[in-house]
Amino acid sequence: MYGSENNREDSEPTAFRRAEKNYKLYYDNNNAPSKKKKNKQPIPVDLTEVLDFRSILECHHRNSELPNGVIVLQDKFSSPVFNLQNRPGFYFIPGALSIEKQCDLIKESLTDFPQPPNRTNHNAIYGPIQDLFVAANEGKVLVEEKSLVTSNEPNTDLSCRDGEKWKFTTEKEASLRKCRSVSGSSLLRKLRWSTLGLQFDWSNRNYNVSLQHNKIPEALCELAKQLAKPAMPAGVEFHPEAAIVNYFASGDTLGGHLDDMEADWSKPIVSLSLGCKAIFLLGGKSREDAPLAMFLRSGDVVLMAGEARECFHGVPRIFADKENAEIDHLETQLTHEDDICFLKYIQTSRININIRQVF
Ligand SMILES: O=C(O)CCC(=O)C(=O)O
Ligand SMILES: [Fe+2]
Repeated sequence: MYGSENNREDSEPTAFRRAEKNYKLYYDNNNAPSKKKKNKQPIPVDLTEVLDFRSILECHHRNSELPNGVIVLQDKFSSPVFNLQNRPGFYFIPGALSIEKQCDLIKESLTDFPQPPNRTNHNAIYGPIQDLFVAANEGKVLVEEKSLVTSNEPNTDLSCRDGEKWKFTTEKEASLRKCRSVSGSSLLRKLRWSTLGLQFDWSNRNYNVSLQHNKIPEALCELAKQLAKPAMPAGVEFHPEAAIVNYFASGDTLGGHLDDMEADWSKPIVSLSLGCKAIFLLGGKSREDAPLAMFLRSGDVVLMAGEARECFHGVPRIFADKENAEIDHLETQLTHEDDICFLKYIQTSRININIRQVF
């Protein structure tokens, strides 16, 4: 999973790599007087070849002809489900998640899902971090705890007490201590993934069943079971055992990869999109196969099962600008003062939750 193309791209980029480069965000700051980011302009990209399932859904509702190679799966689900003729096992359900569900999942992805024992990309450096989102919004700073000597506990190595070496504290407190520190807001910006259920071990590229974990939350489990139905044989239930939550900021990409660490590839990966619009590339079984590009918007759901599990895929682009993010419905919904922090985050971010049956 998430393998890169090593050094091959320098000599002979594959068709998949060429497409990634084609859609990736590049800035043109030749004309800018200063090299500051706000003066940089994104280089425009030709999006005419990008498959747009929102307009395909409109075609379907109008009873107009669908684009070549796109099939609608009849009567399998409450909303229309589309397949691609030349990619068996790939399912696209545009706007499958209600606005309320999208907001709930965005909130959970930022608060509950990254909580220990679930792990995040920050674990390797800082160990388990509690309440990252709250701390970031309160302007807290993460400090190395062994330097946090309080007047009550002189010379106590607190890091030994509970196995956590880093703790959030106020900016003022942090500035009084000569210790390593990092702001919560910077950690939130750099949050790239969290893992739910059975924990994926990125260094060994496998699930580590001996790592402490909680079951996938009931509501997410039920949702995944419902959404998986179009890709499941009648009467067979999908068993969600693990999920990866990906967090994308502007300019972030997910390189072409296969998800091949699950035992039974006939079972789908259920993949939910939240927040800013993205481009998804669906390749073939070889990186040399030219991938198909499609938009993923907040609320869209993709299923990959069977042969589609053998297809390279990735996300070369997210659109974090107001014009192209297409999150007006979230802006209308997240207006309560308690929701502003979530809105601020999602206005420039995308979250993907992908749910898997491991065994
Ligand atoms: O972000 C996406 O839509 C795809 C995520 C993905 O492919 C993965 O996590 O394996
Ligand atoms: Fe994937």
